[in-house]
Amino acid sequence: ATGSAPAVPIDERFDIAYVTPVTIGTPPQTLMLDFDTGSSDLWVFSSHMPPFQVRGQEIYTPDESSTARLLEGHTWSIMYGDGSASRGNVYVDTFAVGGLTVLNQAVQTAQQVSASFTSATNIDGLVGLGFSTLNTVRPESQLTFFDNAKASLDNPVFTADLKYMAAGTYDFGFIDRAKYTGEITYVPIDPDPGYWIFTSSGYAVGASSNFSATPIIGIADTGTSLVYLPTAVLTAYYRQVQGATNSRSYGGYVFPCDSALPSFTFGVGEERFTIPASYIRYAPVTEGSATCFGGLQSSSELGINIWGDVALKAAFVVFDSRSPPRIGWAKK
Ligand SMILES: CSC[C@H](NC(=O)[C@H](Cc1ccccc1)NC(=O)N1CCOCC1)C(=O)N[C@@H](CC1CCCCC1)[C@@H](O)C(=O)OC(C)C
Repeated sequence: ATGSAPAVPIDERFDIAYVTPVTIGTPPQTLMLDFDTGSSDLWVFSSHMPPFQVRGQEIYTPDESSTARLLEGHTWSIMYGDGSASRGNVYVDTFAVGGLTVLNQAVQTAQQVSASFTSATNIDGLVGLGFSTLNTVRPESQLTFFDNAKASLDNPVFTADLKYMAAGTYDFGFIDRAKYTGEITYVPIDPDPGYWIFTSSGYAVGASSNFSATPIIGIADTGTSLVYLPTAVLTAYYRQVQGATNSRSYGGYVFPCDSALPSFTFGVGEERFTIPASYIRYAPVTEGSATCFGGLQSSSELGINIWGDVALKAAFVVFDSRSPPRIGWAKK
């Protein structure tokens, strides 16, 4: 089996997150979920939440699904890198995305979500695509939809083709030759922490003329909007940007929106990928401001480097869960 589904930006002004239509239950209930390689819980806004916590999101109502079964005595609770959080109980039900159907998928129903989820009106929940070891359901942790689907997939892979200010695609079980050019460069993944962690071979500010071959260990994370890198890399980049400062009040590097920005190149093995300046001129700090927030930010507060959507948009990425797992990057 294979599947293919769109990854739609939730905001038409800038790429803060991407959502994908899924159906859950019988008859099918459609929700728009954020497919997140940085976590491993499949959770949804649900009829078990206090109504004031729901602000326009679609909800899953297990009582209206003839195939829903409560997973007695199981609960979950998760906190993300940005401090947002959610928790609740667990059902199993039929889950379908992009033509793929998984019977008896653990669907984690929210009973409480933090304010940032309530205000993210276009995100009805998350589909974790990290390793199932990270799943927070207790007393028995549950498998991700990808791990449940893997045995029936033509290949144990999924790919991300995210796009700048446009809908991209997640493919499951196959690698679409039409979505990339040249060859795919694969590098090993360390699956122990449960994330898609790989080592980039280095970086260059601007075109890859002055490439600095320094290894950068980081997570390939579809659920993170920006790129978070070591301070040394950030200062090398923003040194080239007129008027750039690391603003405490705005919580990161900002610069005049009309400043000239170099591109940013990162290495995967011998291959070089360039993030265009337009992706790094991320967004005005507030609507209409002449000060812009950078798409490259410091990872020092996070303790881990993250190749989020700003980097993933610059490539076609293969998440290959054969053993040992590996990640592939190709130009497009
Ligand atoms: C650097 S880690 C921060 C990361 N969050 C983010 O990147 C959020 C995502 C978001 C989108 C829409 C609405 C609300 C939040 N964006 C964010 O903090 N932004 C502030 C800077 O400008 C860009 C938007 C994060 O926590 N990612 C989560 C998934 C994410 C999905 C959307 C809802 C909130 C949770 C996950 O990938 C994760 O925790 O990864 C770990 C490995 C860091």
